[in-house]
Amino acid sequence: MKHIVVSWIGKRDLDAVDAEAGDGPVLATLRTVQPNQTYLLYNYSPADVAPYLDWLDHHAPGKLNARHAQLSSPVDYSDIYKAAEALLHEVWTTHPEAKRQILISPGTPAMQAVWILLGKTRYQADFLQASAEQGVQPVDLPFAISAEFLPLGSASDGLRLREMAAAPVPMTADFERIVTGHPNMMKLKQRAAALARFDVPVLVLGETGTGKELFARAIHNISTRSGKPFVALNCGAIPPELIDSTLFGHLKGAFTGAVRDQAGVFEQAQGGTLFLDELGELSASAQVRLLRVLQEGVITAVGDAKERPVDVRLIAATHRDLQQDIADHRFREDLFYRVAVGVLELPPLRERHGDLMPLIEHFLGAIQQTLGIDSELKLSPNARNRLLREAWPGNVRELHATLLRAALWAQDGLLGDADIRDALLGRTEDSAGIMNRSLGAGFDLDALLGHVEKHYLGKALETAGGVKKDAAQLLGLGSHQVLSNRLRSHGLDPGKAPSRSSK
Ligand SMILES: Nc1ncnc2c1ncn2[C@@H]1O[C@H](COP(=O)(O)OP(=O)(O)OP(=O)(O)O)[C@@H](O)[C@H]1O
Repeated sequence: MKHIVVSWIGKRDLDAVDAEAGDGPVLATLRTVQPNQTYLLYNYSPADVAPYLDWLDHHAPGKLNARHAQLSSPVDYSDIYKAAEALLHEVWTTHPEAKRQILISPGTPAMQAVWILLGKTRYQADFLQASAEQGVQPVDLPFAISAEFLPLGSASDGLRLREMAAAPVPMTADFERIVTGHPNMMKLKQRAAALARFDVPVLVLGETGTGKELFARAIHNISTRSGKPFVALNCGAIPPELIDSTLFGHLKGAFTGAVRDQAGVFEQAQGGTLFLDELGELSASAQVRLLRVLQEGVITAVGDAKERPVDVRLIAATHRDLQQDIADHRFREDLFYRVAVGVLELPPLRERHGDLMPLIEHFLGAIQQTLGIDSELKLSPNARNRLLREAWPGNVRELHATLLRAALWAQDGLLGDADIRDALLGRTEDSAGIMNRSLGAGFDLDALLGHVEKHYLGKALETAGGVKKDAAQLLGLGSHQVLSNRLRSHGLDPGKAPSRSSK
C-alpha cells in the first residue's frame, strides 16, 4: 500500500543540515515511518531551503516532493489554509487509497491548527509528532471535528471530495441522492451498490426514517431488474385479515367485498423488486406463507386453486431487533435466513456526525422547489444551532418534515429560530395543547388557526411528495387551486412550484 507523509519544513529541519543538530523532525519521522512518498511545504526562500532538500534527498527513504508556499506571514491562517488545502486536495485525490499521515510538529502553531482542522475533516489522516525528547509518535486527538463546524460551502465540498475519494465502486445518481459524508454510511452505500449486482435478498435494518426505502430503491435502480416494477408495501399497515390478499392477490368472490380479481404485490412486482417494509410486524401465519413463496417461487391467490410462478427480488426492512424476536419466538429463524442474505444496518441520524448540515442544505433546496419559492431558503444562525442541537428521534424523515413546516412559517425565505421551534413543537403538540391555551392577553385566534392550517398544509404536501393535486385531495380541498390559494394566503407562491417534487 502506498504510504504518504505530509509536513511543513520548520526551522529545526533547516538547522539539521549542520551535523551537530540531529536529524530534525522531518528526517527523524521519515526514517521511522518509511513512507514511499513525502510532500513538504515551506515558506522560507527557495535559496535557503535548497541545501536542506539536497541533504534530505540523500538521507530520507522514498520520493520527495517539496513546494514553496507564499505566505504573507507564517501565522496568517488564511494563507496557511489555502496552501495546506491545495496540497492535501491534490495528494488525497491523486492517491485516494494511500495510507496518509500528517507530521504536525514543524512550523508555527497556526500551521499545526490548520493541519488538525483539515486532517480531522475533509482530508482524513493520522497525525504524527516528532521531538528530540520523545522521538516520533502518533498523535491521538480524541475528538471529532464534524462537518457541522465547518462553513456551509466547505462542508459540502468536503462531502463530495470524501465521497469521491472513498468510492471504488462507481456510484450512480440513485446513490448520489443518499446524502451523507459519514464514513459508515459511505461504506453502506458501497456495500449496497455491490449487493445490487447480485440478485440476492437484502434486509435493511434501521430506525424509522433512516433511509431504508431510499436504499432499497437505489439498489433496485442499479440492478438488472431496474426496467421492471419496484413495489413497496408496509407490512405493519395492513389489517391481519387482508395480509394474504395484499401479498398474493385474490379472485373475485373469494371473500365478501372481493368484487373483482386483484393482483397481490408479488404479482405487481413480477420481474422486479418487492420492498417489504416493517417485515417484523408480519403475523406468524403470514411468515409461514411468505417463507413458502421464497422457497418455492410460487404464489396462490386467495380463492384460487392454481399456483402461479413469481420472479421477484425481495428487499425487506425493519426497525425491530429480529435476532431478539427470533429468540422470543416472534419471528421465524428460517425466514430470517432467507431474507437476510445481504444485510445493511443504517445508523440513526444522531450517530452520523457531520451529516446534519449537508442534509439540511439538501432539503432546503428541495423544499424551495416544492413550494415554488423564488429566493434561496436560508437559516438564521440560531435556527441552525437549534437544528444541530436536536436529537432527531424520527431521523432524516423528521428533519425533512421539520424544515418543510418551518419553511411554511418563514418570512422572506429566512428560517428563524422561532420558525424552527414552532415546527419542532408541531411534532409533539397534541390537540390538547392547541385546545387548552389560556384566553385573554396574548391569545390570538387567527394566529392559532393559521398555525393549525400551516401544520396540515405542510403535512399534506410532505405526504404527497410535493404534488399539489394529491395534497389537496388529502386535505379534502376541492382542487389544487384551492390549495394554492391557501398557500398564497400564507405568503407562498405555489404557482412556481413544479408539479412533482424534486425529492
Ligand atoms: N441520506 C439521505 N439523503 C437524502 N434523503 C434522505 C436520506 N435518508 C432519508 N432521506 C429521506 O427521508 C425520508 C425518509 O426516508 P425513508 O422512507 O427511506 O426511511 P425509512 O427508514 O424507510 O423510514 P420508515 O422506517 O419510517 O419507513 C425520505 O423522504 C427520504 O428520501
